[in-house]
Amino acid sequence: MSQLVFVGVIASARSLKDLNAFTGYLSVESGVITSIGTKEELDNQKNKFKDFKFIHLESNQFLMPGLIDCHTHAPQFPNIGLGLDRPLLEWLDKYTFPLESQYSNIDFASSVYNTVVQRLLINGTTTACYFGSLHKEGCLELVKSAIKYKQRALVGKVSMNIKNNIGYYNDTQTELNQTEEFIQSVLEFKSELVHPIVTPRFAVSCDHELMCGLSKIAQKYNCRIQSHVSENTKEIEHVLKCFSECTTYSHVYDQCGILTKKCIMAHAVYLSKKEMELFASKGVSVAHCPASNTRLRSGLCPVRRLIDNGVTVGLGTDVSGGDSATILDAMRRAMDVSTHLELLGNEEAITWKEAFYLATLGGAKALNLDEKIGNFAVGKEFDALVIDAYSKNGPTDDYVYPLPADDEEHILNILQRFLYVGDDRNIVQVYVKGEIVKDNL
Ligand SMILES: O=c1[nH]c(=O)c2nc[nH]c2[nH]1
Ligand SMILES: [Zn+2]
Repeated sequence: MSQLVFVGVIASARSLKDLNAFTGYLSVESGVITSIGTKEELDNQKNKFKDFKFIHLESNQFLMPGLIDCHTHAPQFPNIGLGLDRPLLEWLDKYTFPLESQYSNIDFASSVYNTVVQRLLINGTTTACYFGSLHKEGCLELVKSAIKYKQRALVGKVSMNIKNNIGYYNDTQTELNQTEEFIQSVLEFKSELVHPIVTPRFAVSCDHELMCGLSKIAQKYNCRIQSHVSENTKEIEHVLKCFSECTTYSHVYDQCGILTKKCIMAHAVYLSKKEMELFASKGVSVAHCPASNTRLRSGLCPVRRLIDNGVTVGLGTDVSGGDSATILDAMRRAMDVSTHLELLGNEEAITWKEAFYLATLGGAKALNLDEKIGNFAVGKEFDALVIDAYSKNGPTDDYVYPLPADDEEHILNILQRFLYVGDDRNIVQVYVKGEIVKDNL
């Protein structure tokens, strides 16, 4: 595999409050970051890199870690933009379950999933945590697509055993067997990038026995587990009626052993302080999905409060409750929702630098992948984007670029331009583990 040295502006989060952006260099060998430093440090050891390919970034370009989507539904992409005038439970019955039930057709699954994975990579999503459908074989097509196009991915076969109008569910034992078979089949691929994740849809679709069984399977295979929690008030009411022994939604999952440090819960809009503390103490992460929370009129997730209570948070696009497949949009929507909460006097808005963190290192932590990815550090795998803040035909190419004051201000300018108004046209190269998966440079 090639040996690369990038020279130019490099931006990566050290923590929520610490965005490290500087002009310097970063070297990659066999997909792993081997050194990072200033231009002077590079000049002093030029000989060391004589066999490397140099990529000199232009003044409006910068290198950043790949974007991480902690929650999206791959089979729902054909429905993107449809039915968003309905609340969650109605939308699921009328739009989502009928579409997902079609993924028993392997050819359909394969063609949609190939498109989904490529679309996400073009938009800079180097890692995605996917919900599939109920179908084991269909979900294996998603695994194959991620492997084929070299995306880092967690793929879940959705589990449901509660009856619905269209018969989109299985009996408990079938679900448990198929989940285990799915995990074994994914492990047989021996992919370094793609792993299975146990996926009880949510407590409206799964009973206690199924959730306990799935949690045991996750433990047996040391797998991550994902679901939805407290997205919508009607959903919460329904869950608490079905599980009358529980005082909170989180308790429903906790009594099945689902809440562990390998658990990612989408939404968490209405968690009480006690539930947030429970999540923090158990190491449960939240995939914050502002687009679908707004589109389905579910609520305003208090992301600052989650963070302040010690919960690890990443971002999710949640297609097709969410209407956009890009994490750039999720960053903006997260800032918007948080700003609205600030305007209502509820919490301090997150900043664009914090949104950058949530989309990269925060996401990596949420998925328990931060030892490998999320930011630039020696020894981490190189999942990265080359951004051109003023790319030709991009959203800002017709604006007169103000003369940069100094290097520091210039760096902040190009980062902000991309975060606030950039799109896929600004993402000129995408790397996953050092391999190029998009190249418009
Ligand atoms: O936004 C959502 N999308 C879904 O597919 C889903 N299933 C349960 N809860 C859900 N929420
Ligand atoms: Zn979802």
